[in-house]
Amino acid sequence: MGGKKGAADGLGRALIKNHNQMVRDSKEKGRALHLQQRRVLESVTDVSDIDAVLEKAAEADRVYSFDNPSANVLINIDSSMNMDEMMEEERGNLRKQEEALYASSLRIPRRPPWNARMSVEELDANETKAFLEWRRNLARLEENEKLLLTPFEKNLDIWRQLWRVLERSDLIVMVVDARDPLFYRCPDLEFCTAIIEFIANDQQYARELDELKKTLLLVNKADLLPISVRRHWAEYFHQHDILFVFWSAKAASAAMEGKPFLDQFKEEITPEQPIQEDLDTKIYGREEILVRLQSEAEVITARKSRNNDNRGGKHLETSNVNSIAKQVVVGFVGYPNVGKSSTINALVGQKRTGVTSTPGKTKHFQTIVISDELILCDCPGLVFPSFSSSRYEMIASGVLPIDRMTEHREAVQVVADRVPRKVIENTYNITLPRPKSYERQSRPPLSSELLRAYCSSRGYVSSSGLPDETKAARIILKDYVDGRLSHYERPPRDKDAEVNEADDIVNSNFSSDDEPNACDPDGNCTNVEAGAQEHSLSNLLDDLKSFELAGALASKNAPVAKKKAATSSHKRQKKPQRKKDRSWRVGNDDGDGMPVVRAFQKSAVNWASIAAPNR
Ligand SMILES: Nc1nc2c(ncn2[C@@H]2O[C@H](COP(=O)(O)OP(=O)(O)OP(=O)(O)O)[C@@H](O)[C@H]2O)c(=O)[nH]1
Repeated sequence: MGGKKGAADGLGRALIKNHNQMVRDSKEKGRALHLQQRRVLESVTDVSDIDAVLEKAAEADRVYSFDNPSANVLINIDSSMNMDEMMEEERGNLRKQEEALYASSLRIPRRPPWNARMSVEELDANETKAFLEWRRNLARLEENEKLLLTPFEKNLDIWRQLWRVLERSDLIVMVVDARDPLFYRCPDLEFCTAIIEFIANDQQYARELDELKKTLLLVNKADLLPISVRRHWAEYFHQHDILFVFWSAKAASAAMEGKPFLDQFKEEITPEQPIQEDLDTKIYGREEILVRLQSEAEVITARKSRNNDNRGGKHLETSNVNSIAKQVVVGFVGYPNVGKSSTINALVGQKRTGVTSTPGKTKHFQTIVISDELILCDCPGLVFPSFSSSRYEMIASGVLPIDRMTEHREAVQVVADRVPRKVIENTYNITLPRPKSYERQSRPPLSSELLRAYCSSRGYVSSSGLPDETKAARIILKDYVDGRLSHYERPPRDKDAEVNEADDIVNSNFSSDDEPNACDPDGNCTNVEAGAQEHSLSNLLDDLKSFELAGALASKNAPVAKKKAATSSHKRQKKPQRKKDRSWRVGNDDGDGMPVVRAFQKSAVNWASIAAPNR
């Protein structure tokens, strides 16, 4: 009897002990999770940020102290010396070759295998190790002097948010800015059956997670694109087997509030009453997009349940949650500032997530229940690693914060290169200095010209008494990001074919010409640029007139050159001096021909010295 009682006591004690241990473990796990969640999530994209470098280097040392003593390779070593010495064109070609070679290395970090039985510490250590390995691989690419790797997200916690959203989602919606969809696209996250330029299908992360997942490209801010350009993009997406839909979170929000919404081309967007038959170019309304998202996601879950038996453990763990809940999950991912939160707010019908033009506002992913069948998941914006753009392009594209930039002239040059001269002048009511007579007349304005013209028109002066270019640069860049300064890209095929599509820009704010600064907002070449070719010879002669060589060359084209000089106002001031010289030379040319011989002798020297700068 006593023995039985003792055994029962022992069992009871063991059960209580086990229970207490479980409580302690779960408390600890909870504390660790709580601490992890309390960490302020801040995007780190810049390796020149010394704190980030030191922090990450220290982290690397901690993790790699045993198996990798050279973990400090994470620091970006700028070894571009040799490249600088190369010719620009040669450098560009080399870079393209290298980019093609290493394109498949531009992967987003993979979450290492995990299961629910792992402790928080084990999970954290595995993820940190895998992440640092990924960063080391990218650091190796950065060391390649022929490659230019743009700033990318270096905060593991932000990537963790993406991993969670990807794992939960049946359908992944990649939100891109309609003005340059390819810039904001991450092929590694796409699921498509056609050949993607960079990454073989089986290497795509979306596929690795679950081959039944799908990615939909949500081309947001479509209100900033004319319909003709939407059509070209639609063709491009079809050709590349990319699932897409045009959307405008702004138009959808306005429609919900019952306000009329005019796009940039003064056409009213009425998404709920489709007047356009063409579903490819149509900007979807809120209801339509919700139905589309739900149906796409339902197809995926139906396929998943059919394939349930064949799936591996990893898939079961993530997808079971959804099938039990009988809800489909749609995850929104993309670069910062492309309009993910605006889209979610428009779909939810109320402000659920913060919206601002400053990138990186969304810090943690959010889950929003739309209905019993549909859940949306908003991921923080992520800067994916890429070769294709410069830091300045990323600032101008709104991906890196404008307020933190230091090289404002370089970033503004991106704007000046892309927005037609006339559009800049009309938007700001300023006059930009014309190119000098010896310069290419269709060249874009220099950022210094734009900034100074802007500062002088607004009276922006810094404390040093110089034009406040920093202030002007911020305003111009914000206008560019917000769409006040109109611009958009065309699909690559269009550029290659150099198609002249003047009809595409009839209603647009600006030119569609491949040389953006060559035409006015109506698509007509401006006086200066239209006459660029016509004037080129006279401009060249105008330069040459400063030299004695001009006499000989001008004699051939004298009537044309004289006429142009007479009609061109900026040449009039110099006319008396030149006229005097020219009359002397022409007179001699008409005489015994001696000056021709003299000029010919001198030209051998002078031509070489003056032609070089124009090349
Ligand atoms: N013209 C236009 N602007 C839009 C549209 N959608 C969003 N925007 C603007 O784009 C900017 C960024 O929008 P957000 O919704 O905060 O972008 P996000 O992708 O959530 O940004 P992060 O929080 O950094 O990830 C804001 O200034 C929006 O007003 C649109 O459809 N049309």
